[in-house]
Amino acid sequence: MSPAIMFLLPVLAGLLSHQVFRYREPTLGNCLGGFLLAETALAVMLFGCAHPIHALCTTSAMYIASLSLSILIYRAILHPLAIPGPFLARLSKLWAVAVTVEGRNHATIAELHATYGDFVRIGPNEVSISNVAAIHEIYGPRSEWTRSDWYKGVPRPANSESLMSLRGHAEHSQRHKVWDRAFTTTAVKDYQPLVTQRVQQLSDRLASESGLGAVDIGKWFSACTFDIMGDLAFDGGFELVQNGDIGGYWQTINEAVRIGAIFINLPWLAEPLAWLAAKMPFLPLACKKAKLERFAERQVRSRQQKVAHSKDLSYWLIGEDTGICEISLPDLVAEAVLVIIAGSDSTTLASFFLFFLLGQHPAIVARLRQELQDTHDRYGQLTIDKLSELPYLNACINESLRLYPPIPNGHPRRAPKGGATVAGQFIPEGTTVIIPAYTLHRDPKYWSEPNTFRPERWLPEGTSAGEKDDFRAYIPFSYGPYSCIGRNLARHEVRLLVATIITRFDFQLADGFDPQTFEQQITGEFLLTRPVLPMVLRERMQE
Ligand code: HEM
Repeated sequence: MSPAIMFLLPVLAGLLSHQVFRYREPTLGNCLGGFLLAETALAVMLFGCAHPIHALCTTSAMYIASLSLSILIYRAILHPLAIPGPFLARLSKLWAVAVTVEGRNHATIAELHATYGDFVRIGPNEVSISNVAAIHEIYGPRSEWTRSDWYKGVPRPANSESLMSLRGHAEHSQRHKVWDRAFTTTAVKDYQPLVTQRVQQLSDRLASESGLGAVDIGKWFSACTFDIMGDLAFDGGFELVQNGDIGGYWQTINEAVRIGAIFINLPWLAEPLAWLAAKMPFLPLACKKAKLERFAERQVRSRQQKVAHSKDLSYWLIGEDTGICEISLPDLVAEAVLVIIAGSDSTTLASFFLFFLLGQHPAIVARLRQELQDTHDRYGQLTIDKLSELPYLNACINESLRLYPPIPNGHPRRAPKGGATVAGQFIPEGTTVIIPAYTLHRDPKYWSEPNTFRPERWLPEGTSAGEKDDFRAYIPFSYGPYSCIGRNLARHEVRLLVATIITRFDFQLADGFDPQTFEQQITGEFLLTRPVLPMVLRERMQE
């Protein structure tokens, strides 16, 4: 049999099998067709080749090449996803991996939408949508869309599930009920003394650091939010503001999140790698993962055995009020890891980018300070209740989360059986879709002066005639039953942190700081990253 025929027949078999049997990709048909042909060819070659190993290698190489070619032809020409996008993205997920590794994910997706419109094909089976009409359909309460395979890769110990890794509606909703108890208004209010104490500790630390020159405030904000989440999930344990990252847990968690970002594009790799880590615990990454899990398990066990100082988040997850724990130990460990991963850096970033913006807008700082001063004069101490009522403070936080949503690229969902039509576009079954918050929040269809920091847009005074801000296009915490369960706690933390720092310090961006260069340094993996933000802090005179 001629090599050209050997090569082309599996390609044709793959494409034909797709057309006849409607496989998602021609892989299976190609495998069958290719296997039969390869068997035949091998038999023929074994008689004609000098060495059987040579024959085997040649046949395998040809077969793999033909398999790849049939998949590429299918993806480029025959694929049912008729949505425009970069040609290379259509062919392979490696395009998205390269963009993620380069780190300009958030900006690249925004640029693609500016070029191609509301729907962009960003992978062989992946679509990004920047259209408000799609939000409810995909993420809303009765949506049939499910979480994509990426959620299998949410960092957690082997054989455990956390709220975020659960993908079935029923299992998620059952676990959600346990979590809900930890986020009632009363429960969140009970966290106030703990949060206040940690923010005070941060403020003292910044006071001592400020004597040494410009301070990288993001680093200290991050230490503080990790400490808060450690307190809530484990009844303490990190002490990063006080001691730094002695145990290396901070770094490990950050690495886990970075690696998770790559698995968004290659979810099928997550499970084999988790298996590999379990089987080969001596591998560097596996060591770190195991160390983090051991730490989490130790803390959860010790937390289970003592009566906490206050009703922390674990109090509700463990079921201390009823004496009935509905979550198994491995799952409790997974939930504790989730609290740290989901609740720390996201909240850091919300405060961090607000300070980046405030550093460039002294007039906004002055107005904010006045609002805080007036409230203090009227009510005394600034409690989380009082802060949550301050319109200008809330407007500044909303506006900062609009421009810099900590999770910039959305939450992948899989199209239901039979496909679905969203915002007028048919999306075939099994396609993965994201609605990227960073792009949507700056989409000129929905926002006037989309790239300008203008807190007033969130106040009645800012909505002048002719402006077109559409607040439905605001999803920093996602939307629907899988959206952020910790959003109220996050907002409380950010309000308290911002109010405390602004009241205690005068601050400005360090000499020579260039906002444009800073913007260029922000990368958008799963979370936005925070470049160094050097600020000069000076304690204000207390009246
Ligand atoms: C400004 C800070 C925060 C932002 C922007 C944020 C954003 C988000 C978003 C967008 C999601 C949906 C993710 C997805 O579906 O893939 C999410 C989920 C989640 N967040 Fe947050 N978050 C923040 C703070 C917090 C805090 C303080 C906690 C406290 C523990 C928390 C706990 C969670 C949990 C447990 C989930 C999973 C919810 C579920 O699967 O049903 N988050 N968050």
